[in-house]
Amino acid sequence: MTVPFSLEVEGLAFSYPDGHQALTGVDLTIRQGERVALLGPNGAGKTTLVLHLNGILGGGSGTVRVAGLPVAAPHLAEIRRRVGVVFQDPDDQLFMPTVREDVAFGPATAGIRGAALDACVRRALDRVGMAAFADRPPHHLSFGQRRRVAVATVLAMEPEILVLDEPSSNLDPASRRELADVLRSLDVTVLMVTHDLPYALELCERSVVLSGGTIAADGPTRTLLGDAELLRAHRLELPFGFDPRAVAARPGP
Ligand SMILES: Nc1ncnc2c1ncn2[C@@H]1O[C@H](COP(=O)(O)OP(=O)(O)OP(=O)(O)O)[C@@H](O)[C@H]1O
Repeated sequence: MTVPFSLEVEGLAFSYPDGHQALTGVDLTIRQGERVALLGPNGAGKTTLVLHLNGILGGGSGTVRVAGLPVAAPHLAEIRRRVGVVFQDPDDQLFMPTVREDVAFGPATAGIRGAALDACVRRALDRVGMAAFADRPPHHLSFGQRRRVAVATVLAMEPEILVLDEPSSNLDPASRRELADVLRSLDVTVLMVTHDLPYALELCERSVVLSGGTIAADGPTRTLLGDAELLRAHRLELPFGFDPRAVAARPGP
């Protein structure tokens, strides 16, 4: 059976109002349940692409579809429910007095009430291992805990696709691993923007390299990260001591 697409991007080109062309014809499809890393140097267009997935940016040429639905004016409310974006800074997403209220905010706005809302919040917090923190103020939590709660606020909306911007940044090694375990356990399509190549290798079977506003490579993460020439050409660097040939020989996540 063919797995349906979560995301279809076709010929997407976009220039900012100052004339800078940030995307120059991007074609990308992601199937339901895939975990894909979006890699690329600073200024490659990664954020610009992500902002097209839920219609924050638009007006260029080409098309974007989420679960078959065009990302366009009549569908934007539905699209924003289906595309959950976890920003790099959890404090951009947490603003209520308690963790519970932050996680409840999205579903409550979508009209879920009472026992159904409680169950939805509990499920989302359980999925990120933060149920015990439901009554705590988010600003009393550690950075890593706040990031997990930010993921829960998005999961509470039952998204079709979870988009994470630099999920491993500012996490200590244990929090980094715990978040990886959470992401691995989710039954949802994941697109992860990251400069952390070992994290991409650990979590994503497939990676896409965006460079100069266009897709420069798309394939198994271990193959791409094992290609020293590709890494050099697009300013991607593995940490010191990471052997690209050993990377290429590793089994997938
Ligand atoms: N509002 C804007 N107006 C004009 N140009 C912009 C704007 N936002 C981004 N750009 C430019 O578009 C290009 C792509 O930027 P984008 O933020 O999408 O890159 P990125 O791959 O996410 O980079 P980084 O890894 O540094 O976050 C860059 O050259 C950037 O300077």
